[in-house]
Amino acid sequence: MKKILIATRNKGKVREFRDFFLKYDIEVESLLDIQQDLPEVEETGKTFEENAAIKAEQIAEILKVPVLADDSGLMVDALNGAPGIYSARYAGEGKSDEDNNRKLLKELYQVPKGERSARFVCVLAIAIPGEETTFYRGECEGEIGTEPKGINGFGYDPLFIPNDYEQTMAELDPSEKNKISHRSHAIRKLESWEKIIKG
Ligand SMILES: O=c1nc[nH]c2c1ncn2[C@H]1C[C@H](O)[C@@H](COP(=O)(O)OP(=O)(O)OP(=O)(O)O)O1
Ligand SMILES: [Mg+2]
Repeated sequence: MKKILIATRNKGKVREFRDFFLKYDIEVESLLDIQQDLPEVEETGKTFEENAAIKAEQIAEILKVPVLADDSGLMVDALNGAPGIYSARYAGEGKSDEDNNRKLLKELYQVPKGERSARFVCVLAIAIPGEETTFYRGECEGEIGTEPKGINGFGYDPLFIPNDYEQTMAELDPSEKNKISHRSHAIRKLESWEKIIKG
């Protein structure tokens, strides 16, 4: 079976990549499947692109294979784009998705409905040893609800209501999320590309 390596330890992302590549009979491997000791990659970049490149290039260099990485996050207009690239560590290093959601609700406590617009952003980087890294960006517009709802997905999904929907991302069927999400928009930009598929 053909394979693709995704430089992530996020199980929610892995599930969504698996769903997408399944229809092409391509197996998705992540850092969670690699036995070899790999360094914890530090996301020191100032943009989604920089962080996606850091994640993809470090692993490609160590394993000498093509690698895909995903750097993503939530940008809230009333917070001038925060948490943005800091989405995963918004409530602090090592805190949970629930902690991050609680912090976001607290920050938006005084912001009324209609002024809670936000977008999810996903930047994919493809690093191939000896080649220049390439980038694909996808976005999904919506607004932040006033309480967490739903159990599907991960991260900020229980608080994010996509435009034209009444439910949060976490209330939508995963197949529905995968039609409209920032990640799916970015992935679709690489449908024509096959160089990083092994086998
Ligand atoms: O579809 C999504 N639905 C809800 N939340 C999401 C989504 N996509 C990204 N997010 C949030 C989760 C995390 O707070 C941050 C990603 O941070 P980001 O560094 O890219 O990922 P991560 O640290 O979880 O895993 P890794 O770096 O190993 O890929 O944005
Ligand atoms: Mg990360």
